[in-house]
Amino acid sequence: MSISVKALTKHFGQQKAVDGISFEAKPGQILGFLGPNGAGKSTTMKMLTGYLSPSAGEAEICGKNVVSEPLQVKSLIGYLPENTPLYNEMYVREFLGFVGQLYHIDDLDQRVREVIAMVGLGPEQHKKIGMLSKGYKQRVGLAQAIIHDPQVLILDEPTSGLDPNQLADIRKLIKDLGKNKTVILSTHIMQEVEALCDDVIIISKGQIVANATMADLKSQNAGQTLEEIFRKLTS
Ligand SMILES: Nc1ncnc2c1ncn2[C@@H]1O[C@H](COP(=O)(O)OP(=O)(O)OP(=O)(O)O)[C@@H](O)[C@H]1O
Repeated sequence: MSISVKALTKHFGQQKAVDGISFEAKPGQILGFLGPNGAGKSTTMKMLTGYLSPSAGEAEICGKNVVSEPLQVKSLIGYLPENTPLYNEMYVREFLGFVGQLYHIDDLDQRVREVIAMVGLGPEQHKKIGMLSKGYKQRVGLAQAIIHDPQVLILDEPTSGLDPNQLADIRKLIKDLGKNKTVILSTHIMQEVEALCDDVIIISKGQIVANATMADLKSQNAGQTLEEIFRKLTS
């Protein structure tokens, strides 16, 4: 298993934002992580990437514990946080070179050229990040997440706010990346889950209310759309 989560919990004061969740994810699969606003998706992702420490429970990435082996975990994970925080004053190539240095990548110039081509940043590669449109900023975010060729990709709402053309391009890229990596992605777009995901977890109030393959979820709720299933399980 490339992701293994057991009874993972996060409290913020009195609030249990994530309440004892357990799940696994395998390579070559895209796992859709769904839930209403405030359900605990981003908090879970932040614990998997080591940005937040769990209050209880544990998580392993490719057998490495996120708390006791944080550096190994960071080398195995690519993370695109919600709202794609980036250094707006840096140029695209400069930023990707900077990120690549943090990962000690050999032949960095070549790798920067590769990821620029992979995410379709070619025409914008000489601009400052702050000058880019939202869709191209998102591509920079994805490029920084994959530059070290991680085995696991954690993408927090990777397509929010994109126009239909950008959306299709980014989805295709995620689908391609998912062939060889383990991808967890959160989204509120049900159509995107149907288009991209092999497996689905639905989380509500910090707890898992569904964990199944896309096909099983559909057959267990025959005749219902994913949106109807989501609303039934989370309202
Ligand atoms: N640093 C924090 N301090 C206090 N409460 C927090 C903190 N981060 C998140 N929370 C709370 O934890 C709960 C879960 O938040 P989280 O961001 O994980 O939800 P989400 O499922 O990602 O939501 P969305 O779909 O809106 O992005 C929310 O009630 C949120 O207010």
